[in-house]
Amino acid sequence: MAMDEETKKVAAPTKIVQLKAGQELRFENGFADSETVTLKLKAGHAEVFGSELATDPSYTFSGRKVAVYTWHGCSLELGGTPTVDYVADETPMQSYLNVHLALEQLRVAAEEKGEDGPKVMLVGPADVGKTSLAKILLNYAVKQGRKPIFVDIDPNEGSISLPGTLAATAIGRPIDMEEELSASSATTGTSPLTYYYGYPSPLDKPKLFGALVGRLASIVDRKMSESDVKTSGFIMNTPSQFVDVAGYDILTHAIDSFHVNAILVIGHERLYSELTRRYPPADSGISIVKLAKSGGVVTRDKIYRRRLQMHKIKEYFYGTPKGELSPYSSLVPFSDVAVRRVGEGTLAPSSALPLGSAPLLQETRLVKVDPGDILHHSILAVSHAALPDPGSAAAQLTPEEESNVVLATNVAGFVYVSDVDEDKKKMTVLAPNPGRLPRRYMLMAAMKWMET
Ligand SMILES: Nc1ncnc2c1ncn2[C@@H]1O[C@H](COP(=O)(O)OP(=O)(O)OP(=O)(O)O)[C@@H](O)[C@H]1O
Repeated sequence: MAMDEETKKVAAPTKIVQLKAGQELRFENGFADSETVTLKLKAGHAEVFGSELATDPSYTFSGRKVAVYTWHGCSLELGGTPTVDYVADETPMQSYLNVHLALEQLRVAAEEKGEDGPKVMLVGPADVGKTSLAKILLNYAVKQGRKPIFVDIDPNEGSISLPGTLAATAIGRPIDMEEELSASSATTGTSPLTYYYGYPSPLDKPKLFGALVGRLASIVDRKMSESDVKTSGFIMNTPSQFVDVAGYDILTHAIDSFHVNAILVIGHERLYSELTRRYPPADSGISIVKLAKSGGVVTRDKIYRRRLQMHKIKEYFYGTPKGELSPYSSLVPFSDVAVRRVGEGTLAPSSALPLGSAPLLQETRLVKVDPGDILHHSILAVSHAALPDPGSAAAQLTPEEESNVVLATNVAGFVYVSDVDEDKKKMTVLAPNPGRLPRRYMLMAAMKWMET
């Protein structure tokens, strides 16, 4: 069997691709080992979403849709059998570079005046290349010696942390083109500031989403006072639902909370015109720029997105091919954990509401989850909020007060419930770090994960 694998590896076809200045090689591949694609730069210069390739090392890609761009021409060796690969002449890279140069001017001005650097938000519908442009702008800024903060408030992908989260992290070195922003801090060496939302779309629980955006914004604001990131500013990726009419209020709430001063609208005329009307550049101090979508951006269906989410979770516990991890398994008595469910609450009694108004779900109220089979295959976010000692004043918190404390606290990490023994009242929990589970609140999401 091992021999077969070896033979397959040796036999993987390779081809040389010559790119002229301004051209882009685009390829896609599946997640299976047999679908792995390798890439080598043989001559010239090339980059993957702003990360430069070194000459000769072989880069490996799995389950990806990739663009390899060259400003001056290059020769590449592509190995394996991608599902799609072609060379494109037309790309929006020049306009993306212009945006970077404009942001760099703002950073220089911020340095001179001792002010904050540009606070940039990317908005646009699904699959227009928001995350890819965010990576390009972050990588270009890093190349200039900057340390921008990457703020990701798109809970669908959770590119910095796990799906269902809102997170921020300072980017001090180019984003690894193979591992990207791996969720595992053990491989990236950084631990992002993460808030747990638990749903894929901001429209699932808009009130809770808004509250978490406000919380993250205040922490990012504080972080911006640190000298190494201050003038670099931040680049924020946003959920595609921000372009929906229903998402408009949460979009403007995010713009206001983060004091955004540059908005890049990708591939959406209506939103561009609405935003320029709402935030006239002369009065608001916000620059709004319209950008074209790259023809290379690939539409990802539900199945692929789900695969991506599962892949992200697996990576958190098992690491990546470049930095493998062995998760630690432990047996935890039900009595040691306090699990809460995010964003679900009791209906406010109609008697407590003004006449004629419909009862609303209290989205920002946590509910208690009794440990048991319901937790099997769940990912639990371990909050930094410690469980109060029984008998202490904090133990007397009302459910509302408890919700306020726990939801306003960021999460330390995640565990996976791999087994539940109802009879012994114990569960088996997988964690990326050794040691006893701390006495903290745990937040459960609707999403389940099966180890494969
Ligand atoms: N020029 C390109 N060539 C090939 N693939 C690309 C290119 N630009 C982006 N992609 C791929 O297209 C997919 C969608 O891009 P991206 O994630 O940047 O879009 P998005 O607007 O952030 O999507 P969403 O908001 O729905 O998460 C990704 O898999 C990305 O790697």
